[in-house]
Amino acid sequence: MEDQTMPSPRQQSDLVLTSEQVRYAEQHWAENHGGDTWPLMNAAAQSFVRQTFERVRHGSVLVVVGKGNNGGDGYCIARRLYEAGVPVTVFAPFGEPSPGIDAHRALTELQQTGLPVFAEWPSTSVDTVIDALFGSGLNRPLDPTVIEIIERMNQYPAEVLAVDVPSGLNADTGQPMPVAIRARATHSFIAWKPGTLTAEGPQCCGQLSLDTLGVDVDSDWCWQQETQALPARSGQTHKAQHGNVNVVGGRLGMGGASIIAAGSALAAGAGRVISHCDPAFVTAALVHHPEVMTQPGLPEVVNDDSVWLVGPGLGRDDAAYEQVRRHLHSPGSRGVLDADGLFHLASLDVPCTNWVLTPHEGEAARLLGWRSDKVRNNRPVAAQALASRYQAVVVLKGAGTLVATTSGLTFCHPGSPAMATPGMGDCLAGIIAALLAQRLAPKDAAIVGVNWHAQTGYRLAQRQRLVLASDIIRALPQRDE
Ligand SMILES: NC(=O)C1=CN([C@@H]2O[C@H](COP(=O)(O)OP(=O)(O)OC[C@H]3O[C@@H](n4cnc5c(N)ncnc54)[C@H](OP(=O)(O)O)[C@@H]3O)[C@@H](O)[C@H]2O)[C@@H](O)CC1
Ligand SMILES: [K+]
Repeated sequence: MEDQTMPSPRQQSDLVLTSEQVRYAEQHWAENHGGDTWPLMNAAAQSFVRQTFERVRHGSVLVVVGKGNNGGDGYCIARRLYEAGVPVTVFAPFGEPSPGIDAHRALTELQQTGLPVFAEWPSTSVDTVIDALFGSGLNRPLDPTVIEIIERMNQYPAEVLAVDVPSGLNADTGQPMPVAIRARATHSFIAWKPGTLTAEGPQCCGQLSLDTLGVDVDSDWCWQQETQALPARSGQTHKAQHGNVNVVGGRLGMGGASIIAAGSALAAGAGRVISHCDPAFVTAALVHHPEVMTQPGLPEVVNDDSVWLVGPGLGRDDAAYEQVRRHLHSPGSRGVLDADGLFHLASLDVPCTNWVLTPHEGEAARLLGWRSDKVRNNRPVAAQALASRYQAVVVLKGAGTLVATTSGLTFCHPGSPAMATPGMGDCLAGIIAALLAQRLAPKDAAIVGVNWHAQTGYRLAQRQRLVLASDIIRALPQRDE
């Protein structure tokens, strides 16, 4: 078996597949292995027990099983734990699986051990609950009876370990339908599922692990949490070698946005940061970051090697629109379009080939002409639709930020809920602009920037209740502990 901690020679452990693609991969595997998916279920159960045995071996376990093959995994896991001497209770609230599917065979094998399967909540107290109600086959919203079972499992005074996907979570979108298991840990099979990596997925999964079960998969989607491509600094260097970032914004009462963006661009290593803000904010900008240069007012759009960060606190008036229009029509211009820059982009039907767009869900909805909840419920699809429409690198912000290009999608570090504070987006935009200035390609700047920002916030959130953009700016230049 190929475990996440032991990368396979083909390095497929970072690949992400939708539930439909996983089904296809299973079938393809079966066609090449005697037409049978049963060995995969056995391998999945063996892998789950191996992954969790140290957690469960000293206590008692309740396995809650559904009628599909996720429940089948649950029956196999229960049998293996029982045979290993762990006290196990099995609860099947929806009855038996249909004859003919692997789950039915798993139930039959469990019954041969003599272990009973309960149709009502067992009264025994347990130390661990194993959630095998639904996996990648959840295909509609839950009805009230099922919601009650999931809520009861979440309220149980025992830690919950989820099989493949936390039950109730849409494996493709990361949306609870409308509730989902909050697991301490989730062990997935074959490939990462998009819904476990974005939206509410990371919060529901807890500690996430994967076993590919030796199934070959191929995907344009991947999961990367690395920041290894951060620009290195060598002995003979000069600030001019680290690029210029021009921050265009900080107008009409929104000075803070450009001060934060300029601060994070500096902290992320840009050689020079020039703030084109309203004259009223120059003093404040310099008090916060005396290293920043200021050129008050909206700049002339010049075609040099600079990176432009256009949007934080730019405003929505005609002058701001004209500024965005000129940047996007200027040949060879490059940079990051954020906040009000994205507002004006919606009225400009223009490709943004050398630009990184950084919308949150509301901005993405406006650019696509969708409702916000449609974006929230389809984050991977929305990110790719934007990348195609604007021929750009798109960073769709939110928990489990996505980086889309016209040819693929990357799932990034989920950060922390403690980072949901004002100015976080301005801070991220400044980091990405600084990485562009230091010669990272737009896609790499976006992925490395998102991961650096999220990991820094996550680290700070281990010791503070909230993480502010200013905290991130202070922490960026530090080495990881
Ligand atoms: N076979 C293999 O090779 C391998 C499979 N593997 C495992 O199989 C899992 C996928 O199995 P799966 O496709 O059977 O789907 P699963 O998640 O069990 O759910 C389907 C059941 O739920 C039901 N149902 C759906 N929505 C519902 C709702 N809202 N409310 C109520 N019911 C609802 C649906 O009912 P129906 O639509 O038929 O009415 C059906 O009974 C995968 O996650 C992994 O754990 C691994 O072992 C690796 C090898
Ligand atoms: K599950």
